[in-house]
Amino acid sequence: MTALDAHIVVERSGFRLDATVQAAPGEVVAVMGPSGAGKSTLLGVLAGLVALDAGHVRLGDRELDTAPRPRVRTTPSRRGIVLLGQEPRLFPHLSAHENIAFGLRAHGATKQVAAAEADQWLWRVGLDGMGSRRPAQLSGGQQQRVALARALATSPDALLLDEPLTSLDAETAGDVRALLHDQLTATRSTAIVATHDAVDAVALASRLLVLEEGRVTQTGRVREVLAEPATRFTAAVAGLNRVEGEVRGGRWQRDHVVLAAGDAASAPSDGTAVAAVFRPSAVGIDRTEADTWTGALRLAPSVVEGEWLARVTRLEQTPGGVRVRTVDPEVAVDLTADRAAELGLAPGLPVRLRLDAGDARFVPLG
Ligand SMILES: Nc1ncnc2c1ncn2[C@@H]1O[C@H](COP(=O)(O)OP(=O)(O)OP(=O)(O)O)[C@@H](O)[C@H]1O
Repeated sequence: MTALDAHIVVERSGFRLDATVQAAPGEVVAVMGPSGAGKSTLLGVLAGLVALDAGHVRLGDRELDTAPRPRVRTTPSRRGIVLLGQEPRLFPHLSAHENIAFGLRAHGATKQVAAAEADQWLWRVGLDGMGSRRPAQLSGGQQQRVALARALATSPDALLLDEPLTSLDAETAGDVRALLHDQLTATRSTAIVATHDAVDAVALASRLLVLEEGRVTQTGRVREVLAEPATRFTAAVAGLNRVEGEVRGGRWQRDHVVLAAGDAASAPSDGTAVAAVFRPSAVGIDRTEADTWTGALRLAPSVVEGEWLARVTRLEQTPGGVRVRTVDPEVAVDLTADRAAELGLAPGLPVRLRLDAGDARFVPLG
């Protein structure tokens, strides 16, 4: 497998993508970002479907694209890169077996070799005995397995996956994710996976690149990025709260919220911008007297360490109970359903939140 190295600049009216993406041989890199961040554009450039305005795409020792000068552009079929999207895009008139064999034949395999390898791949993706079915006779998950087999069978130098599990139900997505993991590992594929789901990043990738508004806002090992999110988007992906504040008097502070932060107190000097990062389940919540609520936000009568007033904006069901969302600072609080019922929480109600500084990590803002 080959290393990928790209600096991608694409200019559109109202949007500019300027991102560097690299993957070592056999490495799987996840790309996450909000809708419209440029993930599909980035994969499109790598696949040769979207033209570079500036930068380069290198795969191993081959320069696939450069721009603006010299302008080099390698057509999709000659890049050694395969793109697998949300939809399997199989040939509807060919059987599963023929779909896989077609790709092999296109890469120069003889009819016999292609047929034998397609059999092998059907077995590898758990579709033994289903080779004669056409796509319409297969479930969405089975079609995606065929598409994966077709993509990997030709041993591409790099594989691009654009939200490959999005159109599948949760259970099927879990099965296909496990298969993807096994096959990416077995084939030592260099792969870039664009996904909305942190589970994909954790399960499939060793590195995570976060793309926001066309720019890379964070990159690093998946667990490290999720543990120390640099932006609100990444914190939300990691299921964490992230509240930006600053160090004052050796303590982390944001308006009326004060935390005696071990790290913040020892390291940065006053005025340093630091984000407090904490789990929704670490936050305590209580109803508060309405008369301490002025309609303004968080008008705490006095500064109480680790406590603040907030207002409920939304309640969401979670597998473990209820997630309460508050405003300014925006915080998510997880609690059990019976505790939520006992508190009688509803949107608009003022609440008192509590956080032990020991439950927060303090991440200096870059
Ligand atoms: N063919 C196109 N022509 C012009 N603008 C486009 C085109 N395709 C996408 N865009 C714009 O480029 C930006 C990036 O889009 P892109 O599809 O790459 O984002 P994304 O991160 O993949 O989003 P999503 O997660 O919703 O798929 C958006 O502002 C989008 O509106």
